[in-house]
Amino acid sequence: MLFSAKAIEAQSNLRNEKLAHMLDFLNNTQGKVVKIEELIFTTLINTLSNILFRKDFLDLNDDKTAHRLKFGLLKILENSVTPNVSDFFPIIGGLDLQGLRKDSLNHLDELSSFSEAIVKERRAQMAKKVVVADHEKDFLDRLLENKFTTAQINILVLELFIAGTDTVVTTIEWAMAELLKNKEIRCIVQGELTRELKSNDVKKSDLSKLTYLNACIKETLRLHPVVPVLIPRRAIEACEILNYTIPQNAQVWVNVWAISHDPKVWEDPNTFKPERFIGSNIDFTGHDYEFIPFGGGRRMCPGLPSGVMSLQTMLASLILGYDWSLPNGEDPTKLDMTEKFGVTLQKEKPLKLIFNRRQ
Ligand code: HEM
Repeated sequence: MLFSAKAIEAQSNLRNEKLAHMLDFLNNTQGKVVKIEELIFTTLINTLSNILFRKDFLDLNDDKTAHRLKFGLLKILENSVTPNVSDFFPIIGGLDLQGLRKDSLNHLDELSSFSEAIVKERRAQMAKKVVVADHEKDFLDRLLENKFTTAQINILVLELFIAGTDTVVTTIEWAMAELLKNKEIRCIVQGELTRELKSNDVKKSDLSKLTYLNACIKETLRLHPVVPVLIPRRAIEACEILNYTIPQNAQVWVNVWAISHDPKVWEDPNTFKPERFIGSNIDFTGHDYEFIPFGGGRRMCPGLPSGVMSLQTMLASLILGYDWSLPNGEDPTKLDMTEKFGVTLQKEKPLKLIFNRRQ
């Protein structure tokens, strides 16, 4: 219901509406410094919160709340992968010696405060048998009809917010940083967008025509794979791979970052070269194992179509509509591209830009 082609189609008006809010906000902040991660994060959270609850959770003018929510989501994610002594000594499992559970529950409480009142109100409406037309029902209506508890709804929203925001935000930040650093490549994308799009309004039907933009997105996901190591797998039986024996029950970690920087597979692997994807059939759908930024197999990212559409529409609108510059006249060719490794591959120094509308 959230990820099917039909659902993505049905969500397109909502996406366009939230994108338009973001562009309006940028038009009113001309000349001011904008922190990209907060701009994109707020837009994505509001897109998701409208799909789920028909309501904006954040305000583009309130960067403090956006920052708090983003920080809370990241902390929960980090806590979930921090080695926990209780996993090695189950007998002390109840003690939460590192305080990881307590910290995560505090952040979850804060996140739940955004949705709790809506869930309560909607339950009350259902109890009063208020009729909502089928086509107006949102995801929450469906969850309540299927008897989901409030705790289950909170966890589901949390998972979607964690998986569906930071991944897209970080990829857009890396793509913009690369395009800022590589002016010629940015000019080629601008040329393609000007040629292929009839107006500044980016339509879903235009997206497949944007060959060079799509190559830039792939190259960003190759050079800066936002999930550098996939969700760990367990070998359900012993097997041999390339003369290595993987014992039964071994945990298997797939290092996407190393695969997509492998000089045996990628020529000049550390350079941003979208051309390598032009005329190539390599795609990120999980079948080309040298390029798996969305993972592969049964646990592959279910949000791929939605994530890719957000990357395409947001980047196209920002590239076509605005000239970008760094604060204090900094030289874009010297932009710091240091990567910060964690569960996601962040840009160590967040990207801040000044936007000026292109004529
Ligand atoms: C640039 C965008 C994105 C990238 C690069 C990305 C990447 C990934 C990766 C690598 C995984 C792990 C797959 C594996 O281990 O095989 C994953 C899992 C997941 N992603 Fe995404 N993702 C993106 C956007 C999204 C969006 C927009 C959503 C939802 C709205 C989403 C929802 C999920 C969920 C729910 C999982 C967990 C699936 C499971 O546990 O089985 N992702 N993603």
